[in-house]
Amino acid sequence: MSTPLKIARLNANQSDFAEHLDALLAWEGVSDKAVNDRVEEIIAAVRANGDAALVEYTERFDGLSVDSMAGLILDRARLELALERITPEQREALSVAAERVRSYHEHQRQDSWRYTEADGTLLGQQITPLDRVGLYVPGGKASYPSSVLMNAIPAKVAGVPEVVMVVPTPRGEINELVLAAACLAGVDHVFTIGGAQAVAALAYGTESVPQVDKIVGPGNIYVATAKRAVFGQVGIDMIAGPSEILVVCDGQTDPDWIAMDLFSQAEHDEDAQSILLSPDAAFLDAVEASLNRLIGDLERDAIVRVSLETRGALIKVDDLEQACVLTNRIAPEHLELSVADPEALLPQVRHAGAIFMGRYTPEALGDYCAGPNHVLPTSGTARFSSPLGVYDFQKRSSLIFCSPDGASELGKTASVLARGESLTAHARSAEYRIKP
Ligand SMILES: NC(=O)c1ccc[n+]([C@@H]2O[C@H](COP(=O)([O-])OP(=O)(O)OC[C@H]3O[C@@H](n4cnc5c(N)ncnc54)[C@H](O)[C@@H]3O)[C@@H](O)[C@H]2O)c1
Ligand SMILES: N[C@H](CO)Cc1c[nH]c[nH+]1
Ligand SMILES: [Zn+2]
Repeated sequence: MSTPLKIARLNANQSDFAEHLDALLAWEGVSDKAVNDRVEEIIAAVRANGDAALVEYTERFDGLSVDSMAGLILDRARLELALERITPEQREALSVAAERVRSYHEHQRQDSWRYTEADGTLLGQQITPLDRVGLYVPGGKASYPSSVLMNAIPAKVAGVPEVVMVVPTPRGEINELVLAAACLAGVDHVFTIGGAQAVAALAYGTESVPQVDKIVGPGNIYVATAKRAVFGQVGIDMIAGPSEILVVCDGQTDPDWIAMDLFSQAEHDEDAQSILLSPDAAFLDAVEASLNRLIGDLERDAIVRVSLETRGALIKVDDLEQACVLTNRIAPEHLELSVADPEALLPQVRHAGAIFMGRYTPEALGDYCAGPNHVLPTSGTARFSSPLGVYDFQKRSSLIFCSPDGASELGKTASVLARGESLTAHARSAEYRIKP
């Protein structure tokens, strides 16, 4: 039996609960000055020295030494080889997941639209895919073939012609499943680089890495800080930080199941966050006992322990309504409604990246193969952000066509407003089209 877990036990009604919760949720503070300075320095070096900086940082941070940038490029043939090398069972699982992700995302494709007014004026919106996007696939502490599918498939469904993937391969250890997933998803270029240097390369381009229009995908604090720094030079999807799970349980699910659901996100990272809310104090005790009994069986028990002891909590609430109020305050990346009637709670949930409904819907299924995207807003940003989707790879252009009659009518309105702004060239431009 390992040392008992020191996971926070809180009651939503205790007088200092709000302070405890704020402290638990604070992650922004981790992106401190030292990280910011290092990221700025890395970006500047990549801009100045291109491929040479990538080779140097890859040796320094990933322990991978290559003679030149050529050693960090994987061509299509290498991706196809990976697809052959993995086991038939893995190939089947990847294909099933890829197909489910693809068909879910097909529903998200936005189409151009237009309408015509009585005088022949046409208005609308033209939807086009981005030209070239960069996918960041994390690879520091774990490899994520599933993240390759989740990033690349929506881009391809949107019609992006060129998809550039970066993935660190610490000490040169290549994960064949990651490459096989890239092959299946139709990724066009793969570079084995990571961290802030990979983000900088995608944003500014180097001799080998093509400059992209938008960078998507999750990563650690260096990746997140770099994405924030290059925003404006390129688009970004969101700042996806450490994984999070919030479980709301009525106390009737097997405590071992809930313990494992909490572990499932804690095992990503020491900074990952797993929280359980339940109105049943005895159930919280039972889950705590399960956590203590099961943690010893985990391969990543050391990471899980730090995550649960520093950022985890088991919280007693009055009822499921109070649990929903707290859910909206936390705005978690993943919300599990492990209750008898999840539909009944749904109207009360306003902020969550993805909502897993019912006892038989563990978050892990969504991570791999349910279909919806697993790149989701974290750290409370579900208040204003949405899951990564096809819409992130499409952009909109407004369409305006004025008939002569339409221009004459609109010209009168525009003229008045332009003169009100003292912009007389605007006014005269509009007035030329007014019929006498
Ligand atoms: N939200 C999602 O959809 C999702 C999916 C998968 C993973 N994740 C999260 O992504 C994160 C992945 O992090 P990771 O570390 O495993 O991989 P990562 O690829 O994000 O980071 C590894 C890179 O970080 C850089 N780095 C590490 N230490 C550094 C240092 N001291 N100075 C400068 N650079 C340094 C290195 O360049 C290395 O290549 C985890 O937090 C995980 O929870 C999120
Ligand atoms: N839970 C992660 C997103 O927060 C995604 C993932 C990939 N593999 C396993 N899990
Ligand atoms: Zn996960």
